Amino acid sequence: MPWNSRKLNDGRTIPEIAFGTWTLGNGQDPIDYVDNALDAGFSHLDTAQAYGNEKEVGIALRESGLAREDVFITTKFSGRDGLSIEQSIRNSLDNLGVKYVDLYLIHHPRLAQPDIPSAWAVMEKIQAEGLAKSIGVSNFEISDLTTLLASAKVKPAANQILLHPYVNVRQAPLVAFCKANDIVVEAYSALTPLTRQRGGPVDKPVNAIAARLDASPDQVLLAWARAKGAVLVTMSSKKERVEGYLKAGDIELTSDDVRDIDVAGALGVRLSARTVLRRVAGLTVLTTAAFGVCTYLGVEIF
Ligand SMILES: NC(=O)C1=CN([C@@H]2O[C@H](COP(=O)(O)OP(=O)(O)OC[C@H]3O[C@@H](n4cnc5c(N)ncnc54)[C@H](O)[C@@H]3O)[C@@H](O)[C@H]2O)C=CC1
Ligand SMILES: O=CCc1c[nH]c2ccccc12
Repeated sequence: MPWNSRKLNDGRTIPEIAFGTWTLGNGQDPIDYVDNALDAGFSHLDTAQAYGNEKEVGIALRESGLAREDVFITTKFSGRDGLSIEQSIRNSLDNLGVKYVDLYLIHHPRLAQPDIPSAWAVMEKIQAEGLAKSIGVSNFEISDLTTLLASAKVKPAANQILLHPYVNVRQAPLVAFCKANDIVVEAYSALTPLTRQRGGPVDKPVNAIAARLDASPDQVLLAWARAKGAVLVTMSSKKERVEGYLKAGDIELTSDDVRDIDVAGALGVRLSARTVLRRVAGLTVLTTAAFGVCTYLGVEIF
């Protein structure tokens, strides 16, 4: 089963795998790796105002010789340079050298100013004017989506979120909410067990499945995120890896494979210092309250 397209709630389609362009300035020229990706067969590019590379993405697109309608382009409003959402999309279109983008996202809920309903109304106007064929959000939680949906005329077509085995437990309710509301989930950083969280419990099942299927661990992790119902946003500056990502569309995991990765992912959950502090504080408040109640009732604890 190769990578296909998914239907969006506005009737359009989105290719199931995107080539991302956020590189934290690793010194390589984005034109080169976007060229590589388009050459290899990617037909979906993901950029953002914040990535500062829309011009290079546009150059690579023109260099590829591909027709505009054959490449799905996503960019995002990242609240840069004090520009409004409307000014930002026009700026992005200029940078990219295109008349429209296929998907325009609000990069983060805190960028939805002055509030989510007003920002979303501007997104709806942008879509009505044809500057973006589809509109969506990124990094929105259930509460943000609930606020948005309460006044939206157009539902977000997609929510681009962090999704990998170590955040699966935390993100599962959001993924289910998006599914129930017909919002496509786009997963970024699905390869985290191979990059930022190497050496964790997910390695064991991923390596075993990779060996059984004669695949690479990155291909197995992409297949895992796909099994969760997500469109993938990944990247590499290495041509062989880029080609491997595209071949991962042929990998089918069994439900046992997915479960084994889920279980290992749950074991490797990392709590942020803030969460640990919150939990300790919560426990302290609870214990103090319990002691207080017991003292008030005259119950002996020890
Ligand atoms: N909306 C948002 O807030 C965000 C969106 N994104 C989008 O998602 C894209 C992908 O994000 P990433 O975190 O880079 O995704 P990712 O988790 O797919 O990682 C890609 C990285 O994994 C490395 N890799 C692949 N196979 C490997 C292996 N076997 N061993 C070691 N390393 C391996 C690649 O070289 C590449 O640097 C970004 O370029 C951007 O477009 C990323 C972060 C946030
Ligand atoms: O998209 C990846 C991470 C990132 C870089 N700049 C911003 C701005 C707002 C949200 C996320 C990001």
